[in-house]
Amino acid sequence: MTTEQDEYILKVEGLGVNYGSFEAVKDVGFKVLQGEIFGLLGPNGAGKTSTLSAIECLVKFKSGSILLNGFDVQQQPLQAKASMGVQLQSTSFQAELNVIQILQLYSGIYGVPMDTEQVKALLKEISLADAGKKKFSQLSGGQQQRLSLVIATIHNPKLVLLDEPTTGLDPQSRRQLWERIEAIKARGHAVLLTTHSMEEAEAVCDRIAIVDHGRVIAIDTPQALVDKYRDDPEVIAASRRGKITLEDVFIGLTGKTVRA
Ligand SMILES: Nc1ncnc2c1ncn2[C@@H]1O[C@H](COP(=O)(O)OP(=O)(O)OP(=O)(O)O)[C@@H](O)[C@H]1O
Repeated sequence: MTTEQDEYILKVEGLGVNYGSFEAVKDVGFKVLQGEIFGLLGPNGAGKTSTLSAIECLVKFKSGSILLNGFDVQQQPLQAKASMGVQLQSTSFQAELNVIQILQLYSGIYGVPMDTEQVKALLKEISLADAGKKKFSQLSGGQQQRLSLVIATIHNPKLVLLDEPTTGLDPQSRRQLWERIEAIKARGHAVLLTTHSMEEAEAVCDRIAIVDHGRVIAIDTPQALVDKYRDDPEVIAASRRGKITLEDVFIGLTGKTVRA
């Protein structure tokens, strides 16, 4: 018998995050199901990164609850953290280490130590076989993203969190990263990512939540959102070539005003 708990890996309910008196996240709630790629979309400043930071136990939240793999992230942060893989930013990597050393360091930290042969095999798998002796800063953007993605999944986490994983990548690197994200899903992990790319949301996300001003304003599959809002006057007004797209729905729901 499956229970509701078996079906979702992450449940965020009524989340509120403040920075001083400023309410960055007011009421965010969604579930990420086992083996699902879930996207958080929203204009600049909507509260996506703050939501991810709360899940990652990086910021304390003011209200609501977050359950990850059955663990309350505030009450059981160690167990919750062990269940998640986070894509580190480039500044997180030790400047003096080369790629092989970085992989050995993180595999040790995550309790899955690898010898040099295993590291080399892994590098080959992510098309970095010739880059083992390079420093992180000497890798291209696409290579950096591939390496940080593989580090995020090194300990076989239930949920992988990716904050704008493909920003700044060329179309080839972006496609390759999409395939890698899909491969993570195929191995049974769930993925929660943020993106500003509607194309990315449609190409890889099973479901998305649109966040604005710290609240979830719509949640469903990309196609279901287009179908649901295609007759909305604001969405029709946002459409450019007669055909309603996910971006039209996004603009229709969040408005045309550019955020600071
Ligand atoms: N450490 C902080 N201190 C104060 N305010 C912050 C802090 N981090 C974020 N904010 C503010 O909280 C709001 C939400 O920011 P957040 O980074 O979560 O948004 P976002 O949806 O990820 O935006 P973007 O798409 O631009 O990355 C913004 O108004 C931002 O300026």
